[in-house]
Amino acid sequence: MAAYKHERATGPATVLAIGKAVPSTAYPQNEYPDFFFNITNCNEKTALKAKFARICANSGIKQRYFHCTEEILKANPSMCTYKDASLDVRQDIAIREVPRLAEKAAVKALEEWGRPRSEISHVVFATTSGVNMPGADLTLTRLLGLNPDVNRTMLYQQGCFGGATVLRVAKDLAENNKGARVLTVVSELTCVTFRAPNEEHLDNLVGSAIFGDGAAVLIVGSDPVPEVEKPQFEIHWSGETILPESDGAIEGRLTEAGLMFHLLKDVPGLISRNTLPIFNKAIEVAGSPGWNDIFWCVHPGGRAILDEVEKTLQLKKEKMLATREVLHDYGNMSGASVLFVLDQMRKRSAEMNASTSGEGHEWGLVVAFGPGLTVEVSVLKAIPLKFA
Ligand SMILES: CC(=O)CC(=O)SCCNC(=O)CCNC(=O)[C@H](O)C(C)(C)COP(=O)(O)OP(=O)(O)OC[C@H]1O[C@@H](n2cnc3c(N)ncnc32)[C@H](O)[C@@H]1OP(=O)(O)O
Repeated sequence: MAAYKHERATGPATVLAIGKAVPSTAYPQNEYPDFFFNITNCNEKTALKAKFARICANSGIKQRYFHCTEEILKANPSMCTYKDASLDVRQDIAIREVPRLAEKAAVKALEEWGRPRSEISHVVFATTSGVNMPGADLTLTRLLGLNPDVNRTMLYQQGCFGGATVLRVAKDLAENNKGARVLTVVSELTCVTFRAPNEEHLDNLVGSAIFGDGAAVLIVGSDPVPEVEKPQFEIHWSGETILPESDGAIEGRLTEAGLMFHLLKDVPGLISRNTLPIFNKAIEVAGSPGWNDIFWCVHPGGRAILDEVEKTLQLKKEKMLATREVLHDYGNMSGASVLFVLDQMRKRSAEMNASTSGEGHEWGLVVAFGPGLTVEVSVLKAIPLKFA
């Protein structure tokens, strides 16, 4: 009998490049209440509109990007009601546009990586926006002209923790397959959740005030080729947990009217009260430095969540700046958000002439949360920056 033979990588998985993309139209948050209540024909709901405007003003968001412009929404009036059957039109948009937005981000990541596309060995793709067979992973493979033998993994409906899930899966693939280069993708569009405001569904109103569109692509691989590949972060540990007493706290149900979101008001409290055990477990990998002695890339789920986590861990204000900057500039792009934060982290670090890609720290945490409530955490080691 032939002996089992499988070559694994030597070193930890590393992030070799990051690309990101958003649709071309930006919607200023201060103008959004007028746009939203006009396009949904709800201007007579003055109290609800005033509440929505208050939520928008307190969201910490300056603008969001949407594929569904006024023109697209007017052409698809069923999307502008609260609950009319509209799954088909939403699916038509998502199936076409989710891979296209991912392609825009992937082209940037591939350019930064600088190696031939034929050397991409795996694709891991997560989206909460639409479902299809074959999936968005296959469409993206075709759009990019990747090798048809590329090994694909498609993850639908992870919700906002998808950005950390793809990191965990890419790490396992890169470390367990010598020479693997994993195109690691999240692409999200609000065309599946956009709907008219309703007094009986205030958590949907909150979602309408914070969610936006975006795609992020990372190239992940172990044992970077010296002088050719430039690692940005090493991934040393990844894991996830289901938070206690959190059943139903974040839910999404795919219905004839699209994806219906439900958020309990206590989501910020549930997260801040219950995440310490997984943070402690993760950071042991790094020798348990203090919470203010590491860098933080947190899913910008909502301003109140960031405030609560900051308060509970007694984080200094600057620890959450990369996260808050992404919230400010793009809103909550579900699974793509935390990968935008990773990009922001390395850019901030370079701009501030920090000694590492983690604002001068050696270790950091990537934290994402979503339906479950599930919390996903990765422990990253930052890379020394040359100019420091
Ligand atoms: C999709 C995924 O898988 C993962 C995700 O990211 S899911 C999204 C997770 N994000 C959240 O849950 C949002 C957390 N909340 C926040 O960040 C803040 O509440 C906010 C920025 C939206 C608004 O900020 P604020 O105005 O200072 O907060 P707050 O006073 O709490 O809320 C404003 C109003 O909305 C209501 N509200 C807030 N959250 C609500 C909820 N989940 N359900 C119903 N009502 C809610 C409040 O009761 C309040 O109403 P009143 O004005 O009548 O008192």
